[in-house]
Amino acid sequence: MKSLTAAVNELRANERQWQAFLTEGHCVVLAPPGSGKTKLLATRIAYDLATRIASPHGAACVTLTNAAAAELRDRVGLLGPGREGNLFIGTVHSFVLNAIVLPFASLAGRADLQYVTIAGTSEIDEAFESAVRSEYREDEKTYDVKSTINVLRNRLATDVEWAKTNRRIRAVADHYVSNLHQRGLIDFTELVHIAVEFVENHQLVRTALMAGYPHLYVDEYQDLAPGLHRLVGALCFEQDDGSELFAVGDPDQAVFGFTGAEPEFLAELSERHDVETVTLQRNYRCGEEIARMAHNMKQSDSSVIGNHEGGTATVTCCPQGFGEQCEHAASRVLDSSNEGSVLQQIVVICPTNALCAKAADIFRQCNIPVFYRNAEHYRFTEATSFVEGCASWAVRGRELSKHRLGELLSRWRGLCGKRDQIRNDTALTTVLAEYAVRGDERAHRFLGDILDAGLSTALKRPALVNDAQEIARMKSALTNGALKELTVRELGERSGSTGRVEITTMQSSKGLEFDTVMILGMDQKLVPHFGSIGDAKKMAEERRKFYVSLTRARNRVHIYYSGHVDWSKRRVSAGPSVFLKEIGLVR
Ligand SMILES: Nc1ncnc2c1ncn2[C@@H]1O[C@H](COP(=O)(O)OP(=O)(O)OP(=O)(O)O)[C@@H](O)[C@H]1O
Repeated sequence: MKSLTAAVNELRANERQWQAFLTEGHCVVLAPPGSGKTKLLATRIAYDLATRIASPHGAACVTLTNAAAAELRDRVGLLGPGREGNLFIGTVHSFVLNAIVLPFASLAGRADLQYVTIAGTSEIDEAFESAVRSEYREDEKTYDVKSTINVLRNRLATDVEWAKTNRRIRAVADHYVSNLHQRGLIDFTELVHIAVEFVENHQLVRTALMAGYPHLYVDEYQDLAPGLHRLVGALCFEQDDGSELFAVGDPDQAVFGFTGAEPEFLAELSERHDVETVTLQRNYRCGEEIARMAHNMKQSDSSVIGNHEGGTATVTCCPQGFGEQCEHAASRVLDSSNEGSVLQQIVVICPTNALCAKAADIFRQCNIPVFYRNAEHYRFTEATSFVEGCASWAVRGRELSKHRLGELLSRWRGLCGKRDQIRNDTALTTVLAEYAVRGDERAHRFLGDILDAGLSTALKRPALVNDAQEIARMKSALTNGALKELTVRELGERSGSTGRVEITTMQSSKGLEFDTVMILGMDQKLVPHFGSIGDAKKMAEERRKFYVSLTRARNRVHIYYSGHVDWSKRRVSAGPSVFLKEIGLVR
């Protein structure tokens, strides 16, 4: 409890954070970058669990990504006594599946859903492709059909909204869903629809759910799918049962519009008379100069106070193209490393995954260790990050890996469930002990041994369907794909970014914090993308992505552009990004 007391005292020193911490009833915290919303959220959850939520009641916290859930779990774990049993922290998909659909399927008259099979990426692609072909000829352009359908389905569009789009698009959407059903499958978007239906139409489901989790916390509200907004409405505002919502977010950092998310939902929530809204102001992260520059990109009018002086931003033109930008950035990294800077305090942010991969190659050629998590190989989920963490602990030990055996075993039990706990624990620790001297072996063997130790059985649980898909992708990348040469030691190194420069996209830079931020590819028609220019809504989203990237920096920002973009052998010269003019870095 000592660390919780210290964390609470830190909030006390900031008037707005303290005000938010003390709220009773529904609360929305509008929090600009670096203003401590994650810290506030973690402290509030740990404090509520320790003092306000009596067992068997619990708390549920919905996050944007698996990585954010893992980070929050760690932070709450460090602050509070173990209350894993009645604390849920996970993504919207995990929440609807594990907290709503699976437990309440029978109560809502859909017992069939207790044994639901979730479609994998390849099954989704096949079902979609066949649906498109049922409506469109091969020679017709269909590039926006999928994105339109995704946004409308995620928004739980009404018939009137569907009617505003092309009739054939609706027909493809219907075909797609029935293609999946014919194979006994369902996708996550439909699960969200079902969860909303359960909660909105079944009083008993609402009551039982809120009895289990009377305290609902939501992180990054502005980016969460619209289905969650409907769930929050039904759970927290349609019944007077003492439930409490504590939501944090920032409309200026909304960058997931392609999923149908809209920053307006957060504004709508904060304007309710039964919600107390607190706006944080102090940016603890960015030097004042960077905070001032970023302020020009903000769309909301709330003011931000920098917490420390200084902060520098430079812009460099590399007329030879993106490769030259990478080489320049790499030589800057080598210089600052020679002067004593720590590599993990530097991030390189690129507009696309393809450019990240290119930057990673060039940095490696310059002998700079990089940490780039290419989602094309496998995504970050609880299970994939657990396997990486185990590899790290086995080969590098507690000190270097920053993982504790107790933490890994607790995550292992979370994955495997309570059955056969002693057998599973023994099997895992045996594998970990064996690999202490086998760090140079190929990583696919290690994954195979962890699967045999019990992970394979655990992944058959419907609740872990997402993890099962990503572990399958991990296995294929390690066995005969792009990562087949990876050793156990290298697999472990992926579990943390120590000693390496991180390379990431603008979207994935969310929530991160570094001394130095290098933003590459700031060329007009790339950022903003040519498809967004002229569309106010898309432009606003692109501006926010740049705003998020800029505000990851504590002390230094280095921005690069070439003045042109190369599109499949065609060079388009459109000068530097218009956003560089908006922040006053180029004229
Ligand atoms: N009251 C406080 N006193 C001292 N430091 C604080 C306080 N609140 C936050 N910080 C520090 O400010 C930094 C940013 O905090 P945090 O990561 O919680 O911000 P955030 O609002 O989640 O940022 P973003 O939205 O940009 O990801 C962290 O280093 C954190 O420790």
